[in-house]
Amino acid sequence: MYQVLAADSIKEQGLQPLLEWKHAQVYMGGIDSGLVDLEKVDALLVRSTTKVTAELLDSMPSLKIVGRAGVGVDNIDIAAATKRGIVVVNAPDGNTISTAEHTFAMMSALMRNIPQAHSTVKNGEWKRNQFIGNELHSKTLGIIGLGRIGSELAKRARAFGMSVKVFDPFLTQERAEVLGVQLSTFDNVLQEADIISVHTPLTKETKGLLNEKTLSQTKKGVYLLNCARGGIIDEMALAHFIEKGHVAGAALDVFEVEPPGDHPLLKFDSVIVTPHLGASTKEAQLNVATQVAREIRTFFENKPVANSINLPAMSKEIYEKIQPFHQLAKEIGKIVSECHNKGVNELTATYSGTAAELETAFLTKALLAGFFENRIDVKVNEVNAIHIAKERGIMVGEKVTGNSFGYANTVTVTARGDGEAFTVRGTYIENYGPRIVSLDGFNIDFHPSGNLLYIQHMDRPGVIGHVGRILGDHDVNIATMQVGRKEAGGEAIMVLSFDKPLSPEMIAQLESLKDIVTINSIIL
Ligand SMILES: NC(=O)c1ccc[n+]([C@@H]2O[C@H](COP(=O)([O-])OP(=O)(O)OC[C@H]3O[C@@H](n4cnc5c(N)ncnc54)[C@H](O)[C@@H]3O)[C@@H](O)[C@H]2O)c1
Ligand SMILES: O=C(O)[C@H](O)COP(=O)(O)O
Repeated sequence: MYQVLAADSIKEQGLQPLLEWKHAQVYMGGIDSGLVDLEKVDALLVRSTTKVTAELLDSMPSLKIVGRAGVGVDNIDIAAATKRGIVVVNAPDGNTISTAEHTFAMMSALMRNIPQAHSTVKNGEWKRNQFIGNELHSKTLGIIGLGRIGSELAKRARAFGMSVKVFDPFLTQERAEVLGVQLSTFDNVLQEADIISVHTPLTKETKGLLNEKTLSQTKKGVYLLNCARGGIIDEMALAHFIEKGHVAGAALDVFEVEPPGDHPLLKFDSVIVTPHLGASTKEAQLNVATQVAREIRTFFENKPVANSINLPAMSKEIYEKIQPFHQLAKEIGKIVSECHNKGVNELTATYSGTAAELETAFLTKALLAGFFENRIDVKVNEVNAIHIAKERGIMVGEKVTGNSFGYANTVTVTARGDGEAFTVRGTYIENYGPRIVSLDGFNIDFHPSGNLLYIQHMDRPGVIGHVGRILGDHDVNIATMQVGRKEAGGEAIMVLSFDKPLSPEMIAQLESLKDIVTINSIIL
């Protein structure tokens, strides 16, 4: 039973996919609520309030997935989650419309002094001349960041007769034309816009994007909007530019620190604010909770998640194609690790045929997960595999070749270290399954599953018989057996499979046989 903690105020109705699932137990309450032992929590759901720090992650050793019921993941330490192999998913488009509508409402309210006028009427005043506003029509709206929310805002602004200038380094001219906006430089947006609205994520690049220097490039009398993330507009610089009358007003839904407390920006009449309400509609909250609950269930059902921040996103169709190779790569990784039980400082994966047409980076991560499984204590998966390899000084290489050795596809893994190399090659045969077709240069053919024994021995008469006799004496049934050799009388190998693993005593007895070089047990 998966233990799921839904912290922050997540809409219960949206959690239906988890609440109705017999394998999940959902607790709704804060991190400190004591409802559930944090050490046992498998999935954590948050909005922007809970700060998912490295320390919090460390206090949750069973945690496998963090779901953000919303867009921004700047409250989650993604690097720390990735290092721990914890998948992070979000609900990227469930609150787009609500946030675009809120931004538009803030813009209208700012231009017509609605909150200020509202307060005076409530106080018994009637100051019609004090609140002369500005039309939106014919004004230039500058949008910085034309993603989901920026695009929806642009559509609404155009419907109100505004012209829209946009800066987004990742936007194509084609998309700009479809949306009827002018793709501009950052400087041009600053210089030409009557109103500027930021809609980027908060990153190293966007923190303080509007600062003392860039604000000085804006038109005198400009209005600013931030319904994205506190910090994209430098708050102290904004206060300074309002103070000196350069910025006419600002509408803010977000702050660097929330709640902002006794903030200098709050003392200006021309600054209107809301307490991070962009996504706070019934519709958006139902959407994001449902999206993230579905993702968490999908993840626990071992199916591909669509909106992971630290895993490649994959459609169901692609997943179905890649899944058999994913399993094969993981098994090869384990076989390499067990058969070549030595120090490794380089792992190279080579793909051919239909395997080479897939997302090979994902397969390489799976092979690393298999390779590390029995080597280190940390749980390694596709999320943290590359990080762990780097940390352990293992160079990971990936190649594609046209040589499929007569198969429709191959996945070949070579481990190198201390002047030695060990190679395992496998293939996936449609309607038949995965096969290992080469092991340390020996041609062989076995199904990589169950309890296997890899025996290297000298190719002498009687060796196979002696092995069979010891196993027989212990009443062990050999399920399958494959042998391979390069030349008569030289080195040879045997791969045997059993219904249950052999005991260490049995393995020791086999190792003591004459002409046995090494024995490795592999459990797949
Ligand atoms: N106030 C709220 O309640 C609320 C609700 C939802 C989202 N948000 C925030 O709104 C922001 C946008 O969300 P979205 O769903 O539109 O995201 P998105 O990823 O769809 O769009 C972000 C856009 O910013 C662009 N961008 C990135 N770096 C840039 C840069 N340096 N300069 C210019 N453009 C840049 C990207 O190319 C992308 O087009 C996020 O910060 C999100 O957290 C706030
Ligand atoms: O990034 C987001 O999705 C918004 O900022 C919404 O945050 P919230 O879930 O805390 O309202």
